[in-house]
Amino acid sequence: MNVEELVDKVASGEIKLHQVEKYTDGDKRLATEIRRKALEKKLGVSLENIGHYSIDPNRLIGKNIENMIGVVQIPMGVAGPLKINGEYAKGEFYIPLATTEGALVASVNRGCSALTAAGGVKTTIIGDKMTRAPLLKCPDARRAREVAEWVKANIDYLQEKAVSKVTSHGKLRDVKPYIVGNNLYLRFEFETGDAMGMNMVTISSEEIMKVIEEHFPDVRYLALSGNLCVDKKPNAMNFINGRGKTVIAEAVIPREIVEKKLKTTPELIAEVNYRKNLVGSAQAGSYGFNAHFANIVGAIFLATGQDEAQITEGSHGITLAEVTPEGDLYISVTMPSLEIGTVGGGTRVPTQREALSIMGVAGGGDPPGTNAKKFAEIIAGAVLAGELSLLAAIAAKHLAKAHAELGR
Ligand SMILES: CC(C)(COP(=O)([O-])OP(=O)([O-])OC[C@H]1O[C@@H](n2cnc3c(N)ncnc32)[C@H](O)[C@@H]1OP(=O)([O-])[O-])[C@@H](O)C(=O)NCCC(=O)NCCSC(=O)C[C@@](C)(O)CC(=O)[O-]
Ligand SMILES: NC(=O)C1=CN([C@@H]2O[C@H](COP(=O)(O)OP(=O)(O)OC[C@H]3O[C@@H](n4cnc5c(N)ncnc54)[C@H](OP(=O)(O)O)[C@@H]3O)[C@@H](O)[C@H]2O)C=CC1
Repeated sequence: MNVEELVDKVASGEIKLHQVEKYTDGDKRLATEIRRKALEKKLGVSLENIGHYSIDPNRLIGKNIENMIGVVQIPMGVAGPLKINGEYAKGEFYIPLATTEGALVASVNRGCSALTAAGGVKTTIIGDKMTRAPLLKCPDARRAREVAEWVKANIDYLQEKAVSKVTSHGKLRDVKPYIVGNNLYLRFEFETGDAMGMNMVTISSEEIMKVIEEHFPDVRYLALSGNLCVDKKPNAMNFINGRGKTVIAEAVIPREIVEKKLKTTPELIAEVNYRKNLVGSAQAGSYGFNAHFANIVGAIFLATGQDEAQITEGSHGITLAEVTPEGDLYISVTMPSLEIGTVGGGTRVPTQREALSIMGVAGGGDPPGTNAKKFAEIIAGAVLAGELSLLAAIAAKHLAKAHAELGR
């Protein structure tokens, strides 16, 4: 069958969108073209721009995407340099940001400029785990408690008998059980090296379920995710207990820099932060006691191939600002759930991998896990830059003007 005939058959529905590869000898680039042309024909629209790309569908379909028709292009800017005095990220970094929100890159760039002039950002990782919480249906709550106690006492056994069979980098470290009636939720905590880890922990958890069902035949494993993981939903669990990397970035900015670069004062920034990010967010019942973590997390996630749905939890966290006894500004961001990786998932797409290479974090670290931690520190530093600049703009009443000038 020639290409025109294939396009016609896909447009008419005789061949389904996901069946096209069967007719192209496995050529996924050609299948992508055929699907797009069929859609253009059926809908009477032009998808010309979606059809321009350099990445190879043959490397993506089957790993990263199905029914591929092309690529969406999001402009990418860069902010920096940002000086980071971390435990993994040490030195000056440029941060790639993919966004269509005018003024965002300028804002992060201004924050980077002020923070670097002030000597840089100090970053500290206080937690590192990826979680999966399968749901088991037990005869009653007492049995659920027995199973939970057995699991807690057998972490090493489960690592050896189940987890090590399916991953070399994934390590089961702990479990937090939750019981509701006869339902048992086992929130497993894993180390996942440089991977964000969701495939790794999901595949591992299924193996663990097999072992538990063998030991407890009266207990039925019902769902691999019982929603206490918690993945891709706003929630108090991750806010309190952390998921992915839990990171803090902080800095002291001399008064002169606040006045010159940010056009305001430490007092006004601290007051706006208190009344807006803390009191305002409390009144709103928000998990984001911050101005716009999601802006920076989202733009970095899109640039670097992270799972965009996890921007949800990346938006959780607290910004603090206070005036030091010397009259300077102390500012920090605490990010409980930064679910990121430098291997696996979308990080292998060539454009996203190049974006990771801008920060020197593409691929696995030596030892494994160090690249992902370095990346987490850089993200937290960039988020601090964004918070600082936006808070300053709001304090100086420059927000509307900035967006009128750069965003319309
Ligand atoms: C726009 C600025 C930065 C101007 O700020 P400015 O101080 O008037 O700019 P400036 O010309 O004096 O330059 C100061 C620094 O800003 C940077 N800068 C300045 N212009 C550019 C540019 N074109 N491209 C790149 N960088 C730029 C640059 O770093 C420069 O320093 P230098 O490096 O030259 O020493 C400032 O007004 C600002 O940061 N505004 C805040 C904008 C912002 O943060 N927007 C985020 C989106 S808001 C939103 O989505 C969330 C929200 C608001 O709804 C959440 C909430 O409820 O709070
Ligand atoms: N399955 C699910 O329920 C969900 C899946 N996802 C998706 O999961 C994907 C991410 O899963 P994730 O597990 O991170 O990625 P992958 O499934 O790609 O797993 C990472 C792979 O990299 C290997 N690896 C090589 N070097 C390293 C290193 N230094 N550190 C860690 N691993 C290394 C691992 O080997 P080895 O395992 O042998 O150690 C493993 O095969 C994303 O596409 C995301 O969208 C998101 C949410 C839910």
